[in-house]
Amino acid sequence: MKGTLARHLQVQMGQISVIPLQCQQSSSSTAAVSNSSSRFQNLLDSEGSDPQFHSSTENPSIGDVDVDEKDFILSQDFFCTPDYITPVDQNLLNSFGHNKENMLCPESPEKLNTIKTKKRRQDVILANPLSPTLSDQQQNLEIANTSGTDEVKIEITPVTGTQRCQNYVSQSAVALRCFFSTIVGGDGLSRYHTDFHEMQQIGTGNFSRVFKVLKRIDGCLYAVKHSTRQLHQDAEKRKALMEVQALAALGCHENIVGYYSSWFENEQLYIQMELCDCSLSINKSSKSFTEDKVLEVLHQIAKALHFIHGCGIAHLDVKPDNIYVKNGVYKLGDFGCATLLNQSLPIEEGDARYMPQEILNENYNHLDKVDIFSLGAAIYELIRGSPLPKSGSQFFSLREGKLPLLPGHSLHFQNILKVMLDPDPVQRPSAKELLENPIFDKLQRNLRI
Ligand SMILES: Nc1ncnc2c1ncn2[C@@H]1O[C@H](COP(=O)(O)OP(=O)(O)OP(=O)(O)O)[C@@H](O)[C@H]1O
Ligand SMILES: [Mg+2]
Repeated sequence: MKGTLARHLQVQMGQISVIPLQCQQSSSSTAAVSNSSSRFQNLLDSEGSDPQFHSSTENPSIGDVDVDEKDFILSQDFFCTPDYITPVDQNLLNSFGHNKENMLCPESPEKLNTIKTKKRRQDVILANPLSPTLSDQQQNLEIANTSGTDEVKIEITPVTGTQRCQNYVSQSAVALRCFFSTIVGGDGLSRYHTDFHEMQQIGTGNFSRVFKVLKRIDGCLYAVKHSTRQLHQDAEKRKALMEVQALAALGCHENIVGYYSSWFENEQLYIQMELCDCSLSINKSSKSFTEDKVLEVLHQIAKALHFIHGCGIAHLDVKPDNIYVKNGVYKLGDFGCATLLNQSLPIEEGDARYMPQEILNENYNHLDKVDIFSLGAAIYELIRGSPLPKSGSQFFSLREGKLPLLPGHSLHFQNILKVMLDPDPVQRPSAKELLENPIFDKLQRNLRI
């Protein structure tokens, strides 16, 4: 077994490129050059040199390290090398002027498990109580390895309060069972399949598929998105990397989907993210949202935009599909079109249904206001409960600022939508101005109660 394990680890480490913490920190800070736009550009340019995005090679000879098997597996420190945890210096765009005090950086779930995992053990295998994904109603994962196969059977059962307190220890068991099941029978050579157990597909986009996964080593649930196409050209890879680099640069914000890690595998980009419950996608059978509900969405996504714009970044694909919900909190996701506000990076606009006229005319002078228009269009779609048109007279009327009356909704609310959808970007409010609108006072009061 030891030989197998060592070989397996050698392969695995070869894929993830273990770089000592210090080394990675210094490379992050090297990337942190003074000029904000060149900082982002540097990140793009450094694709070939950034250890986070390396898929192999410059790896110390891991196979030579003589480590006791058990300690090896239980040692979170070893597995959760900087490659595995949220980047050490996520806030690469600090000089973009965003307010550090607003950041709610959660601690890495892996690190939190370390000590207790070593202290106790129990037979029932439960998921991590400190998982970023576990809520009050959430699940335990009972994992049984069917002998003779490498299949891991996962049953989801409700959690009681007492059970949740006892969950800690079992993580090593989750990790061990899942880990060995991969070594013993699985293909085991892909980082995705080695590190994660794929549970179900939870979304598809134009270019990607998204899966709910269990990370074997920490027993936490995550979402992993990967491109459906192989990205052969450097230019394609670079474009795909814009998404992860924007996420990494932004760091943590309650209303932005959390980012953990990313890597290339089989020329596809994999992105490990915080798992959310669902998106606000509107289809023909959707129910329209109440005004109170959309005001919550509007307020929370305006907070996300205020933060993003403060970092000098535009999202450019704000729409219900890209707004996720987790435990009642709305989060902006899918940074595939993110770019810099100062136009120093290529601009690829998002879904045309939510784009203002100026973008269709290739005028990119007010990219922050593009996001405001898209948010207005998204909110309008949620309130009317049916998909926005892709073309035709309704499509053009919306871009001319002609918003149909919304019976049953307050004039105050309709006026906000109207100004967000103003054809002149300068007339649209900034995210900050939106947040200061008295319409949100009621929400704030409810929050205080
Ligand atoms: N972190 C997540 N948690 C839960 N569901 C997610 C998560 N990320 C993505 N999804 C689901 O997967 C869908 C597709 O993801 P995403 O929008 O990122 O893919 P895409 O290929 O970039 O999409 P697009 O078609 O907008 O370009 C989302 O609409 C959402 O339903
Ligand atoms: Mg999307």
